[in-house]
Amino acid sequence: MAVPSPHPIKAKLRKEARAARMRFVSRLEDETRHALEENLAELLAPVLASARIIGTYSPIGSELSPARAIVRARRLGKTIAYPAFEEGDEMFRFRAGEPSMPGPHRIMQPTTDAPVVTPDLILVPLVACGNGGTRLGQGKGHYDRVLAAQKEAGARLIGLGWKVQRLDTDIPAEDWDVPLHAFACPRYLEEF
Ligand SMILES: Nc1nc2c(c(=O)[nH]1)N(C=O)[C@@H](CNc1ccc(C(=O)N[C@@H](CCC(=O)O)C(=O)O)cc1)CN2
Ligand SMILES: Nc1ncnc2c1ncn2[C@@H]1O[C@H](COP(=O)(O)OP(=O)(O)OP(=O)(O)O)[C@@H](O)[C@H]1O
Repeated sequence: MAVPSPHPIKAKLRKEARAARMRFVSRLEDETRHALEENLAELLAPVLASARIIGTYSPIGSELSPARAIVRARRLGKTIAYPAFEEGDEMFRFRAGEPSMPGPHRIMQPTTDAPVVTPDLILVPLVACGNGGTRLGQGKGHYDRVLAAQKEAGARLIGLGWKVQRLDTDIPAEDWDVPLHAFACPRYLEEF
């Protein structure tokens, strides 16, 4: 099978969006960053309260952290799951538990014996979100490979990012791109 070449517009947008996110976060005092993540937790509280199994992520670099929102959800007894890769895998599965072990890209994930679950709500990391909920990710297609089936199974997909990551443009969507139901940043939740 032919390997598709990277989409040139997406590649450019990804580079710019990563730089903008980095610039924004590098100017944030730790205290402000934590206050914004606490705002996000408050904003997401009703959404998480009505879910049963929540797919989330262990943040890296300048990504917005859902950790404060997740602490609250755990207190409510929700099942919390993270993307987990097995050795050499291009496709992750959501496994319930604490992210206690480093996976590829040194992202923390549950151990490979943790139960595989089907979340009814997924908090999705992103590099940028465009009009209509088109998501730009890390460019490896990891979430693309998983989200279609999860959406089909009934999951609500909420992309998380700082406000600068919400681009007021149409990001070109390819066949495998799965539109998000909503985008949330510390200040608002936008439904598509
Ligand atoms: N927190 C988090 N977990 C995630 C993802 C993600 O985007 N964020 N993924 C999304 O698919 C999957 C892992 N796939 C990844 C694929 C590529 C890179 C990557 O290229 N990372 C850059 C650093 C980018 C940054 O700091 O934001 C690198 O290694 O140089 C990271 C994760 C599943 N878990
Ligand atoms: N369902 C799929 N099955 C196999 N390969 C896929 C699938 N979806 C995407 N890919 C591959 O992943 C590559 C990257 O896709 P894309 O640029 O849309 O990634 P992304 O959405 O930015 O990244 P990610 O999902 O990792 O956060 C594509 O070139 C494609 O080859």
